[in-house]
Amino acid sequence: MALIELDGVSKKYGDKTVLKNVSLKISEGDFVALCGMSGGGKSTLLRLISGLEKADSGSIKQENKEISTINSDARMMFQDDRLLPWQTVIQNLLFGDKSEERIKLAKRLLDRVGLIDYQNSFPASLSGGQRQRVALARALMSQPKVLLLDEPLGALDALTRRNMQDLIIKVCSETNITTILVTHDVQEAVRMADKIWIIKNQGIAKELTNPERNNQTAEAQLKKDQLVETALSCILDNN
Ligand SMILES: Nc1ncnc2c1ncn2[C@@H]1O[C@H](COP(=O)(O)OP(=O)(O)OP(=O)(O)O)[C@@H](O)[C@H]1O
Repeated sequence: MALIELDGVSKKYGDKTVLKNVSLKISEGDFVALCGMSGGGKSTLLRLISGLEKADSGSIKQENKEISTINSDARMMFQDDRLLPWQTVIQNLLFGDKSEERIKLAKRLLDRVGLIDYQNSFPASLSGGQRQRVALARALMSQPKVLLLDEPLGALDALTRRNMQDLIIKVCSETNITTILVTHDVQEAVRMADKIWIIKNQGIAKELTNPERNNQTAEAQLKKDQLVETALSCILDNN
């Protein structure tokens, strides 16, 4: 059974149709990347799954239940970390609930993202990459089934971005969390995701699979390079 299922979903803003009759299925544990031209509707699709936006028609289900309000089993991470500057790192994770169990979970997650030594620091004293690590840990605090990543690495320098990609890959595979990543960067998509879907012409124009994602051999790398080319030519093709 699919964890997330969209059936005939359409979404307009004013007169502009952003998504038209989109149907898709995402299985538990999948890591899907959504790529495509700017304005193609990638973030809209994420917001529909998060319940932040409503579709005009069609159905959006998680575990066979219609997502009719905020999807409490999904968490989003954005390009900006959205941390509360007046709260420490651990307070940003706890969000007021200081029960022993929550503190334990928060510390475990901070350890997982390599920031346990910064638990009492304020966001302003952290680097951009460190703040995104906190944002990742915070997103995992509710132990969601689905992680929705809306260009979370877009503002990071190349090296920090690569480290964050590795961290997200590791955390997602350890927790088997179902992940949907919106990215402009096709290489990032191929590095991180098992499936790369190209959003174009108000829908999913192509579904590519990335069976070699975890394979580091030269032969696998060649296949991944070819996948990048296929994805790019699909995005850039005017048809
Ligand atoms: N709340 C809104 N009100 C009006 N128009 C919107 C709204 N949100 C998105 N749009 C429009 O819908 C289209 C799709 O936007 P969306 O952000 O989903 O695209 P995207 O593929 O994620 O783009 P980008 O890669 O630039 O982030 C754009 O033309 C955008 O201007």
